[in-house]
Amino acid sequence: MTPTENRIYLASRSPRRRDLLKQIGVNFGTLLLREAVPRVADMDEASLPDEAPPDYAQRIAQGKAEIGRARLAERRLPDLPVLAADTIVVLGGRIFGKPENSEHAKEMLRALSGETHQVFTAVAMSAQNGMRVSLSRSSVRFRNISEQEICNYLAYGESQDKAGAYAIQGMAAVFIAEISGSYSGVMGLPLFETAQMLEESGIKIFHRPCNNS
Ligand SMILES: Cc1cn([C@H]2C[C@H](O)[C@@H](COP(=O)(O)OP(=O)(O)OP(=O)(O)O)O2)c(=O)[nH]c1=O
Repeated sequence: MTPTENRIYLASRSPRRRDLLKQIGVNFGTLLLREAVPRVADMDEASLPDEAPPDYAQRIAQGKAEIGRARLAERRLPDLPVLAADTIVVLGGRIFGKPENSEHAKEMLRALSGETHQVFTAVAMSAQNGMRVSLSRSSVRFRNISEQEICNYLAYGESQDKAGAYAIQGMAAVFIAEISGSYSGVMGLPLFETAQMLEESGIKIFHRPCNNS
């Protein structure tokens, strides 16, 4: 099997990543990994000693892509490239992963209130010809958020399963005063970097014929 088939696998449970990949017309199948990659569970847990947050995100994304590719053989699936990603929110050197519960989500949102944080999304692709990894960096400025607003926001259930306990694509948009970087990257899959990676591997993004003769 070669990448010229223009098909890949996305190793992800995230519906956002599936939607984003669909947005750019990629032909893909979804691969659900049975076990989670070891990861930072909450904002008090550090990454590996001396590991910078962007390195951490890249390591985890590569781990997901690698595990995904190993699953292909086990499941007798075609050996197509496997794409995976990892998103982390970083404030003052602290990594905010997904909240464990609503109290944890509250703590994260309180910390993000009135501050500018970074969002790193690493995207990795494991294929026959090796591993590629790319990093998207964004800065996101939150306006001040009151305790009442945090409480109201949590009632929407949007915090669950989101790094930093918020979703830019949801109600949290009203808290975001400014973003620089990549909207799709903050949402979980940076489409510019992803498209570049796919094209470098010979996977075409634009496959509709056009008449510019
Ligand atoms: C900051 C932010 C994160 N997120 C999501 C994207 C990711 O799904 C999630 C971060 O968790 P991840 O651990 O990166 O991914 P995941 O466990 O959801 O999915 P996968 O199976 O691919 O490992 O947070 C948003 O949807 N919107 C946002 O604004």
